[in-house]
Amino acid sequence: MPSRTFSSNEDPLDVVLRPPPDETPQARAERLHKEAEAKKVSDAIDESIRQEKVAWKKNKTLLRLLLLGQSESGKSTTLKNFQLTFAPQAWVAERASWRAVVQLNLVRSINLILDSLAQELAANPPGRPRTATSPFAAPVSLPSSSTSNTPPDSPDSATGPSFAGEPGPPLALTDKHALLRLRLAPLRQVENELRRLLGAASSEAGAADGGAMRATPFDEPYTAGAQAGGTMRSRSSADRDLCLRSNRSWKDALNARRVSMGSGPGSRAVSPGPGSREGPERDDATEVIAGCRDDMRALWEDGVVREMLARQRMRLADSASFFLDDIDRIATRTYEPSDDDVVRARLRTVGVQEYSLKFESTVGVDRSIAREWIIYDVGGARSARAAWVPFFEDANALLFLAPINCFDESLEEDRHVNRLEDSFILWKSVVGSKLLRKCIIVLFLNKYDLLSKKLKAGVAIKKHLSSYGDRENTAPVFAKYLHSKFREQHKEYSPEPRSFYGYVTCVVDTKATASTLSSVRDGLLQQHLQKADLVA
Ligand SMILES: Nc1nc2c(ncn2[C@@H]2O[C@H](COP(=O)(O)OP(=O)(O)OP(=O)(O)O)[C@@H](O)[C@H]2O)c(=O)[nH]1
Ligand SMILES: [Mg+2]
Repeated sequence: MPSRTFSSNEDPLDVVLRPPPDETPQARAERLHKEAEAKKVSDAIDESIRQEKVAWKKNKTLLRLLLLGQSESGKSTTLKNFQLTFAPQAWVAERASWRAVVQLNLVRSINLILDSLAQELAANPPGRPRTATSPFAAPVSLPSSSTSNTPPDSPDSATGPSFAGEPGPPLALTDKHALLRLRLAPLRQVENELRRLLGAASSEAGAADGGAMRATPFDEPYTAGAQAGGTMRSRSSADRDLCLRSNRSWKDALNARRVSMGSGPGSRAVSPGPGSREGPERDDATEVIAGCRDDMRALWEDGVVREMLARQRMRLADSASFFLDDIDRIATRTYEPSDDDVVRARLRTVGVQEYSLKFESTVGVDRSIAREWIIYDVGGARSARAAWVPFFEDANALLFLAPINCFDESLEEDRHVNRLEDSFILWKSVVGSKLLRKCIIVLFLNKYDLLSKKLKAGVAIKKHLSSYGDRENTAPVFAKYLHSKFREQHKEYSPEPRSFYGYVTCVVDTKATASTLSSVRDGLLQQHLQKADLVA
């Protein structure tokens, strides 16, 4: 084979690759075609590398956080704390739009009490000789705290004699109660009006969660729940909650209505929308609520009504007493929601809601990675859990909320299942999920304040959780006990070793939660970055 000779000023590579001098036109065409094909492949590889780099860069700056946990564990309340802590300007701009939601929370609670009163009045009309035919006539002492929104917790009242339907002396209802019921009747219309105003975004719980029940997001549809030990508190009203259909829809509905009504003199505008600089505007609902203020207060503070609620074991929403105790402040024509009002306002989440959290201040944090997080807030009812799975793949971090006050309560969607047991089952499936194996997981053992209140009222943990044994019946000891149980499961079921971050929280305490969230944020970012460096 003849060897080529190189002159000193020739590029050797060029010489090698140069087409042979005797190349035929056909050979040339074939060579060019091959070269073009090779270039196409090379360009495709370059493009894919470029796209991967872009995606990775994006991923690095965007942390996707999932909020998981059973219904009423405090996920949406935690999300509000994220917004209040890290995006305070956006929070203030939106705060006023919550007025109708707070009003609806208040009116809804009053109407639920009126429902119970109507039932009781029908069974035992005032003026008639007292009989023990009341459906809820069981002898029960009143709660010592006027702010309690749960039935009286005399030691072990949950398993004691105070069940609805047992005979007992009838309640001392008078004409005053019948009159209060009549005078507060317009609040039905107000509730409907507020629901309409919120774009029909609020609806009865249960109706919205019509899917198949799954104990965990990975399960087959759920059939029967295990009966936990002890008698559990049941929810007397499965439809006491209000549903949030989408993260923006009710806010958009408020704004649209406001715009369509104009703001000129004589217009019947509703509460100001996000960003409004005007004061609260007058509307029919607000007028009626303000007009009913004294009667609402009289109803809520009435001793016989409190006794009735206790006998019926009626459990209002956790935030109900917060609003009912503040009727004088909320039921006014000039009412504007406070930060606490917004944090406490209850709207049950339906489906999976995506929020973009833009950090307004990134002091002390690497600016390139902390500007925006995507937070997914999910509906926690069993029927809603299958909808979580598609969001697992992209999630970098997960905040799991387990309410620790509910060791003696049953699930609203299945009264045979203890709520704490449900949280454990869910936790186990989440930490053991292969899909979530790369996720950083943070646990909030939430509702510490309600746990404390319940234990102080004398409810015995071991009656409902025999494994607790003779440990102290106090909130700090029980919280520590649960912390270690959740940690053990985390260690045992995680597909690969990972750190455990567990906090005992009360997410309606915005100040304490702000500092917890700051350390959660720092921890998450640090972990996220470490992973990024490993992959880069
Ligand atoms: N007292 C007290 N109430 C709390 C706490 N956390 C949440 N709540 C209240 O519990 C209720 C339920 O909280 P949410 O944040 O709406 O619960 P969720 O997990 O989003 O529930 P779903 O949307 O149904 O899945 C609300 O009325 C909150 O104000 C807490 O730590 N203490
Ligand atoms: Mg929610």
